[in-house]
Amino acid sequence: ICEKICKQKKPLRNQEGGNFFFTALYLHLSGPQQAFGTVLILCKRPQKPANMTRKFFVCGNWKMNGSKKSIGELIQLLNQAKLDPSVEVVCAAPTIYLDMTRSKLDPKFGMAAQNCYIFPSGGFTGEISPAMIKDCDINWVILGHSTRRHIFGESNELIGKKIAHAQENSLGVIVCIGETLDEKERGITDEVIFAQTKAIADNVKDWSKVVIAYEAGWAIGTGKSATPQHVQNIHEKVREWLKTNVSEPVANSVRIIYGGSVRGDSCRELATQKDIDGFIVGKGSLKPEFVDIVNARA
Ligand SMILES: O=C(CO)COP(=O)(O)O
Repeated sequence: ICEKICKQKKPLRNQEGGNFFFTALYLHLSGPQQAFGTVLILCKRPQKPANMTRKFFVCGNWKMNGSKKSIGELIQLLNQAKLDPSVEVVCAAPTIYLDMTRSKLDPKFGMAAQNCYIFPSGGFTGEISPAMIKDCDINWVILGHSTRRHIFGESNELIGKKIAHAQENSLGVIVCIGETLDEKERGITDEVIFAQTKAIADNVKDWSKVVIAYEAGWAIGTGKSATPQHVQNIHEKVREWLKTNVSEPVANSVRIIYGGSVRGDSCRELATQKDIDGFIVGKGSLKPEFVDIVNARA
């Protein structure tokens, strides 16, 4: 009826907040008996699916790669790239280049260190502390990467301590979990990732500053990503674990990203899975295809 009788109709006011909102229509009835009026309409706010409320997160993990020259070129490429503005992009440079990268990279990019230790300072040759990372205006740290677990022998316990100390210093943590090929073949993937997730949960104080990165250890650096179905299945299990053992709001809001040979051509299908909230990218983050990976959902 409104459609028929409104000569002029425009929303006057939207009352924001909650699951409902009011909108008002100003009516002007034409004809011999002219009339004006306002109709208030109660509307249900459309709810976004949970995965749409989690900001897509892409971390470029440069690992132990690059030189002043090549990193300078990569920074130039990133600063000039057309990137989906709704994506949070974080670059993890090697420690020695963190400060230089931070000073040249556009501030719209976040940055991460690739590791840190469990004390603010002291006689720990070769280590860096969260306080030092913050001092260089860097707000994230990657912890528990499969390299750290399997080459440098870091345990769930040590990674838990690192998470706790990083959080005491208000650093955001990108914490990696994932099974090796051997663990996959022994059929213990779930057991491994749940134990790793428990070590994270036992040490996190602020879940808003946590991103969980599932890395299929057997896909890292191989050029062959895990299938979208495999990754979705694992991410769903981790989210379910969080729901049971932490809380439903945390399970719904924490971002779970995938790593393991993510490439420009494999990222789109992965990005459509409902529990894949972004990527952690090794080799692909050093090349122009990183731009395609950031824009996977665009
Ligand atoms: O380990 C990774 C990211 O942290 C993945 O590395 P690749 O993308 O090179 O497989």
